[in-house]
Amino acid sequence: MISTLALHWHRLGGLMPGELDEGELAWLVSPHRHLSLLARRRAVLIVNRVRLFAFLFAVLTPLWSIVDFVVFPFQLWSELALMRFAACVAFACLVVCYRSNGDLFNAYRAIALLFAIPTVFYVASHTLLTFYQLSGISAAIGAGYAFLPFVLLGGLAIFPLTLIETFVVASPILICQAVSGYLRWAAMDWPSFAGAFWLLLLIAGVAGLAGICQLAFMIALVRQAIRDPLTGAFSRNSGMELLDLHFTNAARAHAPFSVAFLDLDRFKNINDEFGHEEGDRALTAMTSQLGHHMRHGDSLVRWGGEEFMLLMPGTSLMQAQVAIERLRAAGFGTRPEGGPITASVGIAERKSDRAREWKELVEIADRRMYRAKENGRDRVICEDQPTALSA
Ligand SMILES: Nc1nc2c(ncn2[C@@H]2O[C@H](COP(=O)(O)OP(=O)(O)OP(=O)(O)O)[C@@H](O)[C@H]2O)c(=O)[nH]1
Repeated sequence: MISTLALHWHRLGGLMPGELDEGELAWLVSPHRHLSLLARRRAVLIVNRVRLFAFLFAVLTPLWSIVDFVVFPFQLWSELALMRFAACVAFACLVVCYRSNGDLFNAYRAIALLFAIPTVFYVASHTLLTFYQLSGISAAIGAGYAFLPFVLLGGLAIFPLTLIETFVVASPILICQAVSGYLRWAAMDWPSFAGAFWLLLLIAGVAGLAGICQLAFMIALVRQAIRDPLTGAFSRNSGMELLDLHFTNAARAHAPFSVAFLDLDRFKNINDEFGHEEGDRALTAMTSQLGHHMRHGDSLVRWGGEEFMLLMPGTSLMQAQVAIERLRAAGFGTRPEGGPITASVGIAERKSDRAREWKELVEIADRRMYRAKENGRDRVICEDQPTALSA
C-alpha cells in the first residue's frame, strides 16, 4: 500500500517542473523540512507578492466607485465609497509599511493581512447591500460584490505555497462561504449557491496547484543556485548567507553556534601525482562521507578549493569538538594511493569566543585551522594559544 502510494507520488514528481529530487517532493506538502535558505527566499518572495497584490487592490478599489456612482442611489454609493476609501488606505499601508525580514511567519502575517482587508470589506458591504432593494443593473452590480471570495482564492495562485499552507489559507474562506450558505445569507437559491460553492472549491484547487508548481520551480532554482556543482555542498555565497542567518538567530536566542573550518591535508599531492580528476573524485567522496555522518540541521559549505566549513547551530564548543572527532573517526575517504584523507580543523563558537559577527567567527576558526596545519596537520584546534605575558 505504502509502496504503491510512493510510486504514484514518484510519478507525480515526474510531472513537476524543475525535476525535483525524490527527497524534495515532500517539501511540496509541508514547509517544516525546507532548507533555511529556501524558507528565507520564499518568505521574501511571498511578502513582495503580497505588496504587489495590495498595490493592485489599492488602485482598483477606489476606481470601482465610479461604477457604483453611476448605478447606485447616492446614499448607498457614499457609504460604499467610505468603505472603499478605508480599504484603499489599508492596502496602501500594507504596500508602504510592510517589509520582509526573511522570516516565514512574517510572510504568513502578510498574507493574513492581505486577506483580512477584503474580508472585512466584503462582510461590511454585503451587510449594507441587504438593506437596499436593488433592481436591474444596480442589482447586477450589487451581486458582483459577492464575487470577492472568488477573487481572493484565485489570488492564492500567485504565491509559492505548500499544500498544507494553501489549505490553511483557503479553509477560512471556504468555511465562511459554507456557513453563509447554511444561514441563507447569500441572496441566491440553494442550487445556485451549491454551484457557486463548487466553483469556489475548483478555483481553490487550481490556485493550490499553481502555487505548488511555482514552489517546485523555486526549489529547483534555489537548489541550483546554492549548491557547489562538484560536491553538492553549499557554495561559498550561500554559506555566507547561512552564516549570517544562523549567527543572527543564535544571537537573538542567546544560543551557541559553532563553525568548524576544515582544510584537507596535502591535497595538492593527489592532483600532482594522480591528476585533477582523482582530486575531484576525492573531494566528492569526502563530501558524501561527511554528509552521511553529520547531524541533521548542520550545513557543509565548500569555502574554497579543498577548504570546507561545517556550520553547527545550537552547538557548544565542546559538543562541536565531539562532532568533529566523530566525523574524523568515520574518516574523510581514501587517497588514490590508499592512505586515509585527513584534514586540519579549527573550531570557533560564538559565545565562548565572544564573536560579535559571523566574519569574526570565521576568522577565529580559520586562524585555528592554520595552527593545526603548523602543528603537524590531521588534528583539531578549538582554542587560541595563550599569549605569552611580557615581563
Ligand atoms: N581536483 C581539484 N583540486 C582542487 C580543486 N580546488 C582546489 N584544488 C587543489 O587543491 C590544492 C590545494 O593545495 P594547497 O593549498 O597547497 O594545500 P595542500 O596541498 O592541501 O597542503 P596543506 O593544506 O598544507 O596540507 C591545489 O593544488 C588546488 O589546485 C578542485 O575543485 N578539484
